[in-house]
Amino acid sequence: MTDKTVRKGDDYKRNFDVDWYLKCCFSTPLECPEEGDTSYTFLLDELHKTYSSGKVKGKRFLEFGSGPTVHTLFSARNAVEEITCCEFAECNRKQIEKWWKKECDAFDWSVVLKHVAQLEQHRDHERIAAEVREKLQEVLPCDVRLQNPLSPNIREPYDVITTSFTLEAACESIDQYNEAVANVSSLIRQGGHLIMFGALSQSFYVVNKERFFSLRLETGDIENALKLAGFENIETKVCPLEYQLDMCDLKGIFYTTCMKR
Ligand SMILES: C[S@@+](CC[C@H](N)C(=O)[O-])C[C@H]1O[C@@H](n2cnc3c(N)ncnc32)[C@H](O)[C@@H]1O
Repeated sequence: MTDKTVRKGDDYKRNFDVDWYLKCCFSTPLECPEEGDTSYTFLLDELHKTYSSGKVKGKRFLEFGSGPTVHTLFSARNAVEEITCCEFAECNRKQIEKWWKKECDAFDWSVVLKHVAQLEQHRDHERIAAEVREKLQEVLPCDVRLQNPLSPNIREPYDVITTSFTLEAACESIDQYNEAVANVSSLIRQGGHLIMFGALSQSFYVVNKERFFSLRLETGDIENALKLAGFENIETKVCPLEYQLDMCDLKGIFYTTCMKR
């Protein structure tokens, strides 16, 4: 299937098949039998629990490294007033803008929206999308390797940030990972919250025959980076998972919430 080239860094701007990724991860399992939906239902359920606890809320919300996705915004909209997305690759930012502007070839998020509507005990999944579109303010470029990852833009600190499957894709060593977590931390106000989730113990994943690098992380690496970056009340849940070896080699998904001191 894949050749041996391992994609990373600027390859996200050229070799990341956005349509394949969205269809595979966020449509029904039938459309992409290699994937299935276990990881995303776990994450959507955890996000719903976190925001309905009332402990994580604020005015300004940032989704960091959104890729072409908006699923983390659905439950967040109940807890925040203004939503910003930022993403490294322009092709991914364009996908989000398409969805925001309701363009006809935008990805259809209804499978995920229906799951969130069910969690909220109503049937109006369209209303969730409309509320997110209303609160979305801007889609910015970002690079987590920079001290100000939103550079050249400068923004007031955020109250809540989520980031998923991004830092392990962007960093090639634990030192770089620690720096990246500190860079994201610099965007959060004191007392604000970070919700971070991603792949455990994964060294690669495949997007339409292209093999992408992933930094092997264990929960200890993640929690250590968060402590070094000034977070406390760190709570981690793990969903053990194993996919086919030729698609990726992850051993589970972590879901971590924490507060900036
Ligand atoms: C596996 S995708 C995750 C996308 C999305 N957050 C999700 O959960 O589906 C990895 C993301 O990392 C982003 N990325 C790669 N290098 C980056 C960097 N230096 N700074 C910020 N993001 C980066 C890619 O553009 C891509 O959107």
